[in-house]
Amino acid sequence: MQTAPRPRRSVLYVPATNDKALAKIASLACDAVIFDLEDAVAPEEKVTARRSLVRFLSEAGRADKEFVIRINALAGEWGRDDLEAARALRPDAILLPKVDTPGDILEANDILDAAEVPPELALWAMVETPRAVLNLGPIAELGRDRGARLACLVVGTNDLVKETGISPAGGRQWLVPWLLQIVLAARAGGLDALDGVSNDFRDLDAFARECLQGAAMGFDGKTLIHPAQIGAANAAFSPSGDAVAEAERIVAAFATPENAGKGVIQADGRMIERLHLDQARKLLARAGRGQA
Ligand SMILES: CC(C)(COP(=O)(O)OP(=O)(O)OC[C@H]1O[C@@H](n2cnc3c(N)ncnc32)[C@H](O)[C@@H]1OP(=O)(O)O)[C@@H](O)C(=O)NCCC(=O)NCCSC(=O)C[C@H](O)C(=O)O
Ligand SMILES: [Mg+2]
Repeated sequence: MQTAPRPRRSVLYVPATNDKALAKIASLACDAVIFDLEDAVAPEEKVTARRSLVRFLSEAGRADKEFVIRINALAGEWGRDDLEAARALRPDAILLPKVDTPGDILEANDILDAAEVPPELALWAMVETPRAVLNLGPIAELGRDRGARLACLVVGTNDLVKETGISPAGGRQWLVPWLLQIVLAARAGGLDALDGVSNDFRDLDAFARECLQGAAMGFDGKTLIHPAQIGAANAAFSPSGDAVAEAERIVAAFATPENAGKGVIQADGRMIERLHLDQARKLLARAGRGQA
């Protein structure tokens, strides 16, 4: 039996410069934390932010969360030193910002390989530039199935809006085609996909709707900027009670002696194929029901 996939329903950005926010992490119910050295850190604070993060992560317990470090772009002034510091801290993943091409990911991949960093240290990639969206197919080819470290695509809606000039309002209708492309590419490459942030962290009703929209599009979870957003993300990206019950019915239906070995059966007037059995097992694994 396979182990259950690691949940990435709620993935919280924490600026590496914000000591109060760093201290709060241990008490939060998010699945993962992204320690940010990039957008949330002003240029004049980049070096002190890196030092603070090294200090914090050297002392902090890992608890039950996935730890990810977002470095600055390798092509810029701070990226190489960030990568060096980040790899020494042995996070679960390093998140690369402003990725344009597969080459941007391979560059980081090669540096880690050359330093003999174990392959368990994954790379995550921000999809937040027009070129990244256009290059999604080749980028998604860099997954672990193909010997590279890429494990997750993370949408950067703020930068996509900035770079394209589209409006983020109206239920994100202009973003939706690109969001779906990102999910599609992630699935093709066997990667996870995380939806972008919602800046309006006081409007939790709108946020809950956006989480449900992201879950309906097939994202594995949502990136967050504030602790108040964790609950809605965990709820939206967890399988519902109805979905779990339905999956259990499908598994039970295929397990009966009369259905053993059949490719297609019927239950309650609906056709069920073995592909639905696969889907049901995956959903139960995500729900922590031990099936995979
Ligand atoms: C947006 C914020 C600046 C608001 O912070 P603050 O004014 O402190 O909010 P509150 O007073 O409501 O905070 C209540 C308590 O919660 C703690 N807190 C706040 N935010 C976080 C956090 N992210 N992680 C952990 N803890 C947090 C406060 O310290 C308060 O604690 P206490 O007083 O002890 O109860 C702030 O939320 C913030 O900085 N958020 C993250 C911003 C960030 O990281 N931005 C970069 C990533 S978003 C992005 O750019 C994605 C992508 O690249 C794109 O292009 O879209
Ligand atoms: Mg960004």
